This record gives sequence, structure tokens and C-alpha cells, in this order.
Amino acid sequence: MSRRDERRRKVEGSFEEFRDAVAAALGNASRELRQLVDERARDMFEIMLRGEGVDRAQDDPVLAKAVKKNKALEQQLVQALIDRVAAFREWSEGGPDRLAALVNAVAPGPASWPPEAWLGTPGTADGSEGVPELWRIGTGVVRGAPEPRSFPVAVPLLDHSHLHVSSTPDSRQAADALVENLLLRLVSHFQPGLVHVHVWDVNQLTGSLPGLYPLTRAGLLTVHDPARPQELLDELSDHIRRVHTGVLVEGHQSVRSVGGRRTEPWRVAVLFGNRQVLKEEHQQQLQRVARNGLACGVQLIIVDIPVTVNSPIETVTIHPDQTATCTMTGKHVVVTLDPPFPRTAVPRACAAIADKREERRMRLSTFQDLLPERFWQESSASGVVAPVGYHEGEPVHVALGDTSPHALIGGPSGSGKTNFLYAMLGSLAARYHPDELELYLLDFKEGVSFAQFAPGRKDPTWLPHARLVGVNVNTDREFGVALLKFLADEMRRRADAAKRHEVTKLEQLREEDPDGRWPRIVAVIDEFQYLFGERDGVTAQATQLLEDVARRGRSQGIHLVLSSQDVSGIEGFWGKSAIFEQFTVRIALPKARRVLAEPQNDAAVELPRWHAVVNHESGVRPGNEVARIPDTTSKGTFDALQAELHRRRPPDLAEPILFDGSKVPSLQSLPDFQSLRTGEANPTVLLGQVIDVAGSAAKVRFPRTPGRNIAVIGSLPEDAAGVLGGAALSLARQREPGEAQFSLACLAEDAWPYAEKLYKQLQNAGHSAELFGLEGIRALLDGTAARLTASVTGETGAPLPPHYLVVYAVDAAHTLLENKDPTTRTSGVDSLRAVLKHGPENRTHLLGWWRGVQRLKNSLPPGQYDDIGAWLAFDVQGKELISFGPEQVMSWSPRPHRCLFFDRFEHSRPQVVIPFDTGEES
Ligand SMILES: Nc1ncnc2c1ncn2[C@@H]1O[C@H](COP(=O)(O)OP(=O)(O)OP(=O)(O)O)[C@@H](O)[C@H]1O
Repeated sequence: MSRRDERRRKVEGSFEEFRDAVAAALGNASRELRQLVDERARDMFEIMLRGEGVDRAQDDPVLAKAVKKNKALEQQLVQALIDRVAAFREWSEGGPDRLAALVNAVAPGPASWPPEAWLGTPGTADGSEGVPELWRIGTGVVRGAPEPRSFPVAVPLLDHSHLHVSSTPDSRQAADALVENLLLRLVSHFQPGLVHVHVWDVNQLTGSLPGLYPLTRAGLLTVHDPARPQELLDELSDHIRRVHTGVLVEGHQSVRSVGGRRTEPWRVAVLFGNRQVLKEEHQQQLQRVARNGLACGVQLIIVDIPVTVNSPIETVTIHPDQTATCTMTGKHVVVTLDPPFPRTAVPRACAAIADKREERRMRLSTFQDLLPERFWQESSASGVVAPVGYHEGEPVHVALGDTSPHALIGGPSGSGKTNFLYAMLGSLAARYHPDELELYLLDFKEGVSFAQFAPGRKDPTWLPHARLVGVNVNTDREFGVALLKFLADEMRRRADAAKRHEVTKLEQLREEDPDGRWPRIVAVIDEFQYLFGERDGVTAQATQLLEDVARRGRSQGIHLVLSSQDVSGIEGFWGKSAIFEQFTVRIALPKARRVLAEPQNDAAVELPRWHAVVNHESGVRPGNEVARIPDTTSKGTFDALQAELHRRRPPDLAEPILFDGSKVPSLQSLPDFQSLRTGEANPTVLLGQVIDVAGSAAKVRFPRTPGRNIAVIGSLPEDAAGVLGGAALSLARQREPGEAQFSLACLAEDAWPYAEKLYKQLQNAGHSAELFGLEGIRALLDGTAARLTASVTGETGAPLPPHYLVVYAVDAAHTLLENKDPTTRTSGVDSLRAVLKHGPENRTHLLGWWRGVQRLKNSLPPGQYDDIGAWLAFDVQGKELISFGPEQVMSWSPRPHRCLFFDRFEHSRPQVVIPFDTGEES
């Protein structure tokens, strides 16, 4: 072999080796590649199975072929199917049934049942038993469940969530049907009138939701102009504002939480768009309505309008294939929407609802309709609210709370103010327990319209909430002041308690002090203009107190209701913006002036008889609500309610205090008299009843100090005798028989019956009493003066026993007393002055009646009146009294059976006092 061949063979051998090596390497690589490809295919398949679902894998022909060819993939598919069954087991076993049961429970009746069960029968629910939480829209199946079982799909609406529906041009009809079905469910569930529907459709004036049209005639469906979405949005905004000021008293976050029967109808506004955004301003307003609406019962259903809202909203998206998905169930649930309800049944059902609504509207509501089904269920923690009348069959409410603290009622005589007050008070009293609400009722009218609330001879029942009833007080304006003063004191007491608990408002105080009794107080003053009737101290005091209570009462749960036939002339009221600004609740009866914000708001002018404008916005026009007020004063109305409430009253509840200006207070039944006891070193003298809320006595104490004598000034013996009798009998009650001497002297003929009666009363009580006429007065005074002188100069050892000289018409003896004793050169007047001067220190007190101021002065040392420490003046002009009392006496103008009382030791200002009826002789 040539060397050349040898080389060639080697080269070929090397190539062979190289080829073999390359072939081996390539074989390895391709095996690895095949392996990798297989692995990758399995991974991809797994991802597909898990991501897109096993159904997809089976349905896809390419994948199906691959699975058929590849054992590994087949195994993977089997495993995925097993896994799916395991994963769905819990759901498949009970999920759909549980969901169906849940929907059934929270969406009873028309909220979820098939239409055959209810469509055509108007609803009866009034919200008091709760509101369905969900409303059915169709059925759903879980996409990819091994055995697809359907379940009901429902969405939250009213109070909970708005609804957004989006569709495509192909599925818009389904969207219309969805909305119509939902609206039918809503209007059929509740009493006709509780759901009002508004429709605005950008595309058409009529045509959307034709089946619901019969509702329009009853005002339950309003179709709005496509060109003016503003109109609908404004209406909804107004409504929200009104609900906020009227129905949502402080603390209630939504109409829903006000409790009981739904008082505010829901407004469901459906807006149909065309998938284009609204104008910016409308968009913003819609967002505002969405934000604040739910709490006020405003529900939005927005169809095909792109909008984002910052409040709970559910979305239903309807696809071109007519299936839907919704946020309630998530994207894996395919929703088949309920078919439209039967075409002929829908308008018929709406007509039935409209008829029922009309029937309700035409119904003449009575006082009975104002009352709740069950009495005393409401809490007044955040305020009180009660229906007072009706507007088109629906109740109209008055609310008093922190945001609407006080009410002003106006209307000329006969317009129905008293009737209105009865409606309001009855409706409140039926809802709130006497522990939740107290009433203070004062009537300045000549009649006695509030007397009904207190026990009377004919009707012994009384209103358990009434703590004070004032009638016939038209001349006693002081009683108005007393009431306001009481309220101001109570307000301070509550503020102090709140401070102790480190809170500021009644509602918080009640939370902090759950065992405390903190009712809301409603104080009603009928014909309150009398209170400000004159330019005097009473008006000044009343104005000041009213301002105090009006401004600060709101947070302490004290509410004023002032009513008047003509509020326009009350300077003290209108002149003080700090006062009337607080009276945000205005109630105008027909032809009332100034109660509403005139001249813009003249709603009261046209108001028909027995109606009222109820306005919680200080009388501005948008706040007007017109209500027909039922008759509350004829037999079987308020009286029947009172009898029932009286029967239910807590057993330990005291009767209301009755202040009847026409009645003479009885000494013997006065608690201050009954509590007097013997053994008192410094006895208390009761002179009459002062004008205060507690009905307390006017008192003077008799310590052994100078000046403790009492003068009654006036021309009528009857008045004076009431005071002197009360004084003597109250002293007698504090002395054991025989312990004190009562010397009575009657120097005027017309006073004899009174003096004699008192004499017998004292004797009958076992006291040592004597009665003199003109002939005995000189000796009585001289003798008493002599004893006193002896005691003062220390001639007698033992202290003198208590001695009370009660002298009727002291001045009648003046001439007689002026005569001087020929031996001692002293006169009877001197003796009288000595008794007045030295008596009190020696437990000898003179209680005298003088028939005029000058006559009293004549009995005293010239210019020195200190010995008369306390006086009561009847028919004497204030200016005459100035030498005896402070400046305020100047404003006193006398009136029958009332006197001005001043005790220079105790008082800074005089008080008005009513003399007692001192009872019979026995
Ligand atoms: N809503 C009503 N329905 C039927 N009758 C009514 C109604 N309101 C008032 N009345 C009747 O009208 C009369 C006058 O009513 P009311 O006494 O309430 O008026 P007022 O404004 O208080 O008048 P005044 O100031 O003169 O007392 C009463 O006989 C009352 O029964």
C-alpha cells in the first residue's frame, strides 16, 4: 500500500470516528430535546387544564387528538377531572341549595318569588318588619362546575346599594327587561305609595318601561324629560336635603334606622343612557346623589351610563349572547336573567297598585291613623319624631332633635292650632314612654284647652307624660317665666351631669349613664305672645330665659314649642335673632303670618282648612310639606288615647302639677303646709302660693330678730284674710296647743266673718286664742307693749311665750289709738310702734292688714319702715311701694287676687303671690 493510500485510509478512519462521535452526540441531543418537548407539552397542558378548565381541553379538537396520542396527557386529564370533582364537592353537595335558601330567607315574597305568586296583588309591607336584603334577577351556574346546578341570583337594593347595568346594543332589551322586573318586584312588595319610580331615558320621552305606565296616574311613576336630566337630579337632591333636615334627626344615619313603619317613601330613579358619559355637571350631581342618596331612601338604577360612584353599587353586565355576569356573584358565574314577566300581567298589576294607592290617598285619615300599632316602643335618645297629619295618604312628620330643636306654630284664631298641638302631643305620647318624654304644657288662652291633660272632675285621667299643666294663666305671665326658669335650671342640671361624664350632649349622657333618667322635655306654650305682652320686668326676664333655653336647650334635650295666633307682633321674639334662629321647625296653619319665610314663602295663604305647612328648614319654601291634620278634639280621639295611656302609666308616676290661674290654692293641701311640724324654734309663716313650677308657698321665717312683722296692704278684706289666715294657721301648726298666744283683732266690719272663722279654726285646733273688736285693741296693744318693755328692761325674769297678734284693718283704729293716756302720756300708736319694734326679738310678731300704703306709713315712725320686714301688697300701684322695696316694685300693676310680696331679709326682687283658701272652720 502506498503511503498515499495509507494516509487516505487514516483520514477516512478519523472521519469515520468523527462521524460516529457526532452521531452519538446528535442522538443524545435529540433524545433530550424530545424529552424536553414532552415535558413542556405536559406543562402547557397542565396550565391549560388548570387555567381554562378541563371542559375546554376536552372541547378543543387539537388537544383532544394530542390526548388521544399521548398517554401522559391522558393521565393528566384524568387527574384534573378527579381534582375538579374533589374541589367542587362541597359546593356541588350543598352550595346551590344553601344559596337558594338564603335568597328565600332574605328576599321573601315579590323580592324573589316567581311572578305567578304575587304579580297583580298590591303589597302590604310597610317596612316595619324589615326590608328584603336581596332582589332576584335570574339564575346562575358556576362556569366549569362538574355538574352545573343552577341557583338564584339576587342583588342588594334599597338602602344598601345602587345598581349599574351595562349592556350592548344586542342585549339592551334584556337590560330593559331586567330593570322592569326589578321595579315590579319593588313596587309590588310594599304598600302602594312606599316606592316612587322616576325614569329618565336619554333617548326617548316615552317608550321605556311601557308596562309600568299605569303607575303614573297614581303619581308612583314619573317620566322625566330626556332633554333635562337636571330636573330629575334637582328633585332627588332636594329630597335628600329635606329628609336630612326633617326625618333624620341627629344620630340617625339613615331613614332605615329611624325604625318602625317606613316614614319616607323610597325614590327609585332609573337613568337609561346610550353608553356615552353625561355632561360634567350632571355627572357630578349624579355622584352626589349616589353618595348621599341611600341613607335617604334614594336608589339609583343606572343603565348604560359610564359613571364611577363613591358608594355601594352592584354591577350587572349583559353580554351580546344575553347571558350576564354581576359583581354579586363574580366572573365565574354565568347569570341567565329572568325572562320578562308576562306582557299582559304587568300593566294589570301596575293598574292594581295605582288603584290601591288612589284608594289610600283618598282615604280620610283619622287621629287613630297617627298612632303606632304598639305604644311606647321608640327611644328619644337622639330626638323625637311623630306623624301629625297626612299628605295624599302618607304621613307627614314633625321632628324635634339636636338639629331641629324648637318649633314655632302660627295661625289665626280658629285655624286649628290647638287641634294641631293635640295631634302632635298625642302622636308623640303614643310613641315614647313617659321615661323617654316629658311634657310641660302652658296655655295662655282664655279657654282651658290644656286642662284635658290634667286630672279633672269630669275626666279623672291624665296624660302620663305631662309633668306640668298650666291653664287660665293669661294674667299670670310670671308663670311663663317660672316655666322657662325651671327649664333653664333643668338645662344646667343636665349640662353639669354631662360635664361630670365628660360629654356634651344628652344622647351621649344617656349612653354614659344608662341607669339615669334623662327624658327629652317638650315644653309647649300656647298663645305665648302674652308672655311678651308688656314692656316690663316679666318680659325682660322671659326674653332672657327664652334666649338661654332656645340656644342651649337643644343639646340637653329640651325643646320648646311656641304657638301663637299672631307671631308677627312679638318684638321680644323677632328682635332677637339669637332666639328665633333656633326655631327651625315652623308650622303654619291657614293664613298664618310670618311663621314661614315671607314674602318668598306664602304657602300658608292658600292653605285649605284643617291643613298645615310643616317646615323643618326655618320656613324657606323648599322645606314646605303640606299636611292634612285630622280632627283630634272630638270625642273618641285624644281623650280615648289619654285614657288608654293613663291605664298603662307606671304605677309610681305622680300626677302632673296643675297650675290653674282661676283656682284659689288650698292651704291644707299644699305640701309646704303639710310638712310643717311643731317644735320649730324659728317658725315658718306661709302667706300664699308663689308662681313657680313646684307650686311652693311664699314664706317668711320668724327668728327672734327685729323687723319680723308682716304687713298686708290692700282694700279687700277677702284678699287680706287669705294671707293672714294662712299665716296664722301655719304658725299654729308649728306650736303645741297652749304653747303660743293668738290675739286676733278685727277693726273693720267687713272683715268680721274672716276674723271669726280664723278664731274658731285656732280654737278648734286647741290653741289659746282671743278675738277683740275696736274696743279691745288699745288694751291689747298697751298691754303687749308693757310686757315687752318689762322684758326688754329685764323686769320680768322668764322669757315671754310666743305671741302672735293678727290685726284686721289696723288703720281703722288710728284715730282711736292716737289718744294719749293721761297718766303715761303715751298713745296707742306709740304702743303699736313699740310692739312692732321690740316684739320680734321677744317672739311677739304682728301680722297686720292696712287698707293703704299711707295708712301703713301712719302706723310707723315717720320715715322709718324697718320694723315691717315683709309685706304683701294687693291693689296698690307699684310706685306707691317704692319706699318699702327695691326698684322692681315700680313695675307692679295690680290684678285681682294677686299680690306683690317682698321680704327685705330674704329677697332681692319681689314675687307675685296668690292668697290661700284657708278652708273650713273645723
Ligand atoms: N283638623 C281639623 N279637623 C276638624 N276640625 C278641626 C280641625 N282643626 C280644628 N278643628 C276645629 O276647629 C275649631 C277651632 O280649632 P282650634 O281650637 O284648634 O283652633 P285655634 O287655632 O287653637 O283657635 P283659637 O286660637 O281660637 O283657640 C275647633 O272646634 C276644632 O275642633
